[in-house]
Amino acid sequence: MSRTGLFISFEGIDGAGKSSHIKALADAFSAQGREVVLTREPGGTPLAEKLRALLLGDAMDPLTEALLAFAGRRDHLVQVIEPALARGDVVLCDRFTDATFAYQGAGRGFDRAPLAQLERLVQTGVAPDPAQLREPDLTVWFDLPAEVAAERLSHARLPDRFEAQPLEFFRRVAQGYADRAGAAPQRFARIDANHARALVWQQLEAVFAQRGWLPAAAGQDPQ
Ligand SMILES: Nc1ncnc2c1ncn2[C@@H]1O[C@H](COP(=O)(O)OP(=O)(O)O)[C@@H](O)[C@H]1O
Ligand SMILES: Cc1cn([C@H]2C[C@H](O)[C@@H](COP(=O)(O)OP(=O)(O)O)O2)c(=O)[nH]c1=O
Repeated sequence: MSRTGLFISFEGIDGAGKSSHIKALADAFSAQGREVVLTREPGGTPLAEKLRALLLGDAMDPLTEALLAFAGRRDHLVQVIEPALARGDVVLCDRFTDATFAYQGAGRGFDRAPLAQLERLVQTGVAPDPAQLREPDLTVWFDLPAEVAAERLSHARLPDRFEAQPLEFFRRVAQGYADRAGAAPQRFARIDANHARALVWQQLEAVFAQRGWLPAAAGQDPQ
């Protein structure tokens, strides 16, 4: 029986807890017999990973950031995401276009209208219907106050160019995500990430069970 592919993105400010849960969701889908493609942006293809290294490492203005993000995205869509969806796989993508609106748009203060034009240009002509704008079927948004994320990251990794930004930057990014979620409430599922891992995982299970994509108690608590 052929299955319909599923495209799911994960969003939130740095330190919101995405990475801690995506692998567990991949395992939960695999346990249901689904083929899972675990991928990320910026990145996801050899070319896009090179662009990621530039984006995270080199100083540049917001338009250049946005163009690099969308260039990598086009390659990622054409080389990885569309073929996986055509096979009926589950694509779990750590960040997608909402991150460009949140980081380059709200965070850097770059005008949203050209971002929307780039979104249309890059995300059409790839799906079986060339006019269709390819968007995630679901975007899981880990919502966490910027102060809490900063506190978590202070115990974690060495900051990259974005993670080194001040709190005020992340407050704007968080608002950028809230705006995107408000504009497409049917696509977004908000997770209150300001809880212990086990409670965050329970919320994720509920989101996926509601859609009939995973059984209510599937997967492993990553704790
Ligand atoms: N629910 C949680 N409570 C406390 N700390 C957490 C929680 N989830 C993740 N962390 C820790 O916070 C840091 C950032 O988590 P991570 O999953 O890397 O976030 P992201 O991928 O969203 O940037 C890591 O050190 C992680 O161990
Ligand atoms: C996808 C995307 C990410 N970013 C930023 C957000 C993050 O700070 C950074 C990389 O994201 P991420 O992979 O979540 O970082 P890490 O591996 O350190 O957890 O890139 C943008 O600025 N624009 C974009 O379009």
